[in-house]
This record gives sequence, C-alpha cells and structure tokens, in this order.
Amino acid sequence: MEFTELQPDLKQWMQEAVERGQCQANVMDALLKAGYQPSIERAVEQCIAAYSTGDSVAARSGVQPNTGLAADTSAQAAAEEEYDGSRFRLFYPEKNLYDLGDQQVEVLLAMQRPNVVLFGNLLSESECDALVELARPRLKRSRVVNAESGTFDLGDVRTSSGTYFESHATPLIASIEARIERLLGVPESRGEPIQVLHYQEGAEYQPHFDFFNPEKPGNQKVLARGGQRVGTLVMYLNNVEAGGSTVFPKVSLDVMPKKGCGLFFSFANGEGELDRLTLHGGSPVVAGEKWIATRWLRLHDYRVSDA
Ligand SMILES: O=C(O)CCC(=O)C(=O)O
Ligand SMILES: [Fe+2]
Repeated sequence: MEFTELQPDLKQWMQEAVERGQCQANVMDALLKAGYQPSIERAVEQCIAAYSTGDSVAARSGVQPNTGLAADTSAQAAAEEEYDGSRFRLFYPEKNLYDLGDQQVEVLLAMQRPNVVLFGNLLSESECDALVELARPRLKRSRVVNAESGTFDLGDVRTSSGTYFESHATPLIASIEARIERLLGVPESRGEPIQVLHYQEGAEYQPHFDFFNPEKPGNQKVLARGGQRVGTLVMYLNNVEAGGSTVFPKVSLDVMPKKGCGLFFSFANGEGELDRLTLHGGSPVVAGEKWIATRWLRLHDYRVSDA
C-alpha cells in the first residue's frame, strides 16, 4: 500500500504521532493493534519520511531520514539506496514490554550506536527445545559466502553446524516468523529463512559483518535476492555453561547466551549508512554447547525462487 492511498484521517493521525516524536515501530505497533495489516508498513514508512522534517524529529524518535524517497532522481541514487541501508530504520524501543499476544517480550538492553537491542522472553522454553529438536537431525557444517567467487565455503572462520527452515515450514516456525514481524514491524516477506545453528565446545564464528560488501563480485548473487541485509535477530535456544557470547569487538560488548532471549542489531547508522560498529562474532564455546536461531532481515522482499 502506498502513502497516497491512505485515508486522510489516518494521515492526520500519523502526522500528529510523528510530531509527538513517535517512531515508525510505535506507529506500526498501534496500527497492528487496531487491526491494520502488516502490508501497511510501506505507506507508514513513506508517511513518516514525509512528515519528519529535518533532523529534529528523526533524532528524537530514532527514525532514519528517508533520503531515498526524497531524492528519487537518478539511477545512481537508486543503486545507492539499494545498498546503503537508508530505507531501514534503527530500532529504539519506547516501551519496556511488548505484548505480542502469544508472548510478553521484555526489553533488557537498548543501545543506539551500534543499534543493539536485547529482548527477554522472546521464545518460550518449550519453543526453544522444539526448535533444537527440529534442527538436530538436519545439521550440516556451516559455510560462509566467498565475497570474491560467490561460492559457499567451509573454513575456520565459522565452525558451527546448522540448518534452515523455509518460511512457514512448520506451525512453530510460522508463529515465530509472525511474532518477529509484530515485534520489529518488519514484514515477514523481508526475512531470510530462519537458521538454527549448533556450536560444540570450541566452535565459534569469528567477527564478521552480516551485510554484504556490494563492491565484491561474489556478493552480487546474494544481493540480488532481496537486496542488502539490514538487520539480524539472534535467538538463544539454550544456556551455555561458559563462553559462546555474541561479541561486538569494536564496542567491547559481550552478550551472554540466555535461553529464550533475542538479540537484535540493525546495520543502519545515524547517517543511514551500513554501520561497521556492528562487527560481531560468536565467541568460542568454552564449556557446554550453544544453540541459536537466526533471522536476517533484507531491505526488500527475500525471494527464494530465483536463487
Ligand atoms: O553465534 C552468535 O552469537 C552470532 C552468530 C552470527 O553472528 C551469525 O550467525 O551471523
Ligand atoms: Fe553474524
């Protein structure tokens, strides 16, 4: 749905919400609760861009100034928009508890730069256990995209094993996908298939960016499917005895795995560029094992069919 198609009274309401400093996530939250469909998000995004004048509202609310929409002039601008993350917003929670109907999700930590939010109680204990059991028989050694050749390579950088589930693969997967959409206000269609990863003792994922370097030839194929990655949600499926934190070395942050918690980070920085402060890794598991589920979000709809 486009902004121009919205009813005038809804536009008026959104303008007032923006003037009060409400961010896109809050506006979406209110609309979803009022019964609007998630597909309204594009119109909301356009509306907020139109009503956010200059930096003042954007800075106050955490909404990204939408340079792409305002300066829709040349092919180059369009290409830059594709890759720079500017159409994605930072997520800065304005409440401490998100009642998502099926789950009461708590906000435990929020950081603006890099944009990191830790959620408690995102998944229930039994959902975590069920995801692990679904994944266990399907695990294969994890690979990373080779940015030069585009091949998916094995290596010491990432020594976990994993598997992924197509959208709506099971009722549990479908309900987690829908919950993530309600929490983050990002349509399900922009999510990559949920991956479950298993790290045995000693296994790790060395520091890396989740976004793809658009300059590299080997990344063109992954970028063609849904555009740039703009955010990551890591869901912890078990408690780890020692080690296995998600580490952000540039800001000296370690997030310890805690069953049911979700760690979201968005790669858009305050200037609407990809944020290199989001360098992160899975530090080696020292004792025990680590299970996580990961949902990566794209700038556009993620299309599996033309892979
Ligand atoms: O294992 C972790 O905590 C982080 C995983 C990660 O960075 C990834 O899968 O991209
Ligand atoms: Fe990552």
